Amino acid sequence: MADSFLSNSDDGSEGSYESGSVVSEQPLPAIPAVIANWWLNENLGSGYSGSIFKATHLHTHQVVALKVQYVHHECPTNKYERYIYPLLQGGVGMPTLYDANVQGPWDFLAIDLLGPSLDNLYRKSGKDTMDLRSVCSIAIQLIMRLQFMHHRGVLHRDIQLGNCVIGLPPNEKTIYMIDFGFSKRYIDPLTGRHIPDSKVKRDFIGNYWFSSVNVHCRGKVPSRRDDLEAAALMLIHLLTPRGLSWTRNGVPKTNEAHDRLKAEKRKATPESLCRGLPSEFEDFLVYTRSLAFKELPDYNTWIEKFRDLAKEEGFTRVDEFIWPPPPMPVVKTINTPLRARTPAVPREQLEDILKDLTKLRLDTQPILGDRTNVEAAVRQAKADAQLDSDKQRQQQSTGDTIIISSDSEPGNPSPMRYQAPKALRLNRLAQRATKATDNITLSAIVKEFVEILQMNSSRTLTKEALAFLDVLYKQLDDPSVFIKPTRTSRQQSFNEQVQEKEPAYVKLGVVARLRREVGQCRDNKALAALVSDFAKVTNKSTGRTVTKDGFAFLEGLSQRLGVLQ
Ligand SMILES: Nc1ncnc2c1ncn2[C@@H]1O[C@H](COP(=O)(O)OP(=O)(O)OP(=O)(O)O)[C@@H](O)[C@H]1O
Repeated sequence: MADSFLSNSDDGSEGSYESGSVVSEQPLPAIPAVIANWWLNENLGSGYSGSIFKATHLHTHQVVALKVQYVHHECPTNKYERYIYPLLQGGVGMPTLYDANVQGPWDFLAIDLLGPSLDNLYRKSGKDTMDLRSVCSIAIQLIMRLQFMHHRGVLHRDIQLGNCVIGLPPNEKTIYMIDFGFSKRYIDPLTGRHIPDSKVKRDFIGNYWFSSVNVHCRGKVPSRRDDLEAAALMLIHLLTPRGLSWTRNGVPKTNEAHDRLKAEKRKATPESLCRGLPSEFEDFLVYTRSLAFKELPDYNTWIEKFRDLAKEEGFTRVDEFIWPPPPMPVVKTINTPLRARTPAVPREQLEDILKDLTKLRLDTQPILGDRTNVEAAVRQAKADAQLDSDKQRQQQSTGDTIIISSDSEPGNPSPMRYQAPKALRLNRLAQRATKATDNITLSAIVKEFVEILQMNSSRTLTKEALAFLDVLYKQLDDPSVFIKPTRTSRQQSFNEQVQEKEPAYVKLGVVARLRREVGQCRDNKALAALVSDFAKVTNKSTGRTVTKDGFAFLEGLSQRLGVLQ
């Protein structure tokens, strides 16, 4: 609770605190060597209202963590934790409570002895961001812990790195939640109902860094959504060099500094916070903020999304938090694609790709509709086509399934089949689009484009997908002109000059319009204009995610092409 802010009035039920905003410096009695049957060993950490010791039972020699607090402390969190722990017993990553009592002026809780906190590990690593594998593991485990706590009717209300600790061997791959001093039941045990929302602005309870905007900046009543939003902010913090901007000046010491921090937190959009991160993090934050006060979050979907992200990055056993993080996976075969990085390819294709790369003209990329490079492009395309057919023969490639022999499975003489990675399929599709001579073929190609985009959970418009749209645009705009697929980087072609991202609502509005208009188009030229708008607006949005409307537009495009012959 080191960075937590204590409210000076809660709602009067358990988990509430009565304390002035200025902390009085009371001289505390010295903590004795023995409390009840516990012999106190070294101090493991001290918080605002107490200290944690490693402690040994005088008779059984059981070793625990003893959370000791002065009974008259103005913020008597042990008193509240004592009611919360029993509700959480038996859950993975929930510390077991062995003893809880008051002896003389000491209120103590004996719980599982655990390892260092994530804050501790992160600081000690000396790095300015945490690696993606670890963050995915934290995401998965933290969402699971919150799912469990919420299922038991309890909100944590103080999610932060210092309150997530790893277990001691053999449980060092499990993240445990600690510090339930601010926790609260959100299900009334008598009525079984969710606590009510309130329009009255409440004093803030939680921590400065990760408490949700609604709770921290707007004084709203915390509910499940706010625990999840705090989790999302914590994950984004870990992936942001030097952390979230409002955490960089330390704990605010004055009301003005606290107001500035809140203003900064409030105005930071998910887009601006997640620039450059895998889109799952922005989507998760947006999702947590879209939840209604009493809404049950869809924990499982988000656990799966972070698992998928990790898988796409080539990380294995990602449900386990492994520290220090294992080395980055080495790309050996096409079944370990690295998301948003170089698409993984079989070794035998690497050489060709590198050769192609040397031919890339990075200085002056042709823009949409630019036909000045036609002659050179014709020559290049013929050479490419020849190379491609040679390659296909060599690889025994069947459609998009490449057969490669497996030497890792000696008992299995048949070749292993892998689905070609997204990038490769998109490049091939672009080539087929260049050769299409009628709308029926283009319609089938667009349909396949949608299928490829939906191959995995990442619905991003990659540079290969943009290159495909570039070809499609040219085909539709003027099929009489020879088309050479341009290698389209995300910043170029459709979007040459524009680097600024646009707010999400702009994208949503444009794509919804495209979706409506596609069925009305009377010719290919009109369709070309819509394809260009679609590519531009998606390319300009953070995450470049193809939305539901986007898929509906593409499906509509495929249907319209089938009709316009
Ligand atoms: N069970 C435990 N085993 C090992 N170390 C622990 C355990 N619980 C807490 N610690 C260490 O002590 C630190 C403080 O613990 P905790 O967050 O529970 O208390 P606090 O918030 O500082 O106290 P308070 O609630 O009184 O303000 C943790 O960050 C962690 O490093």
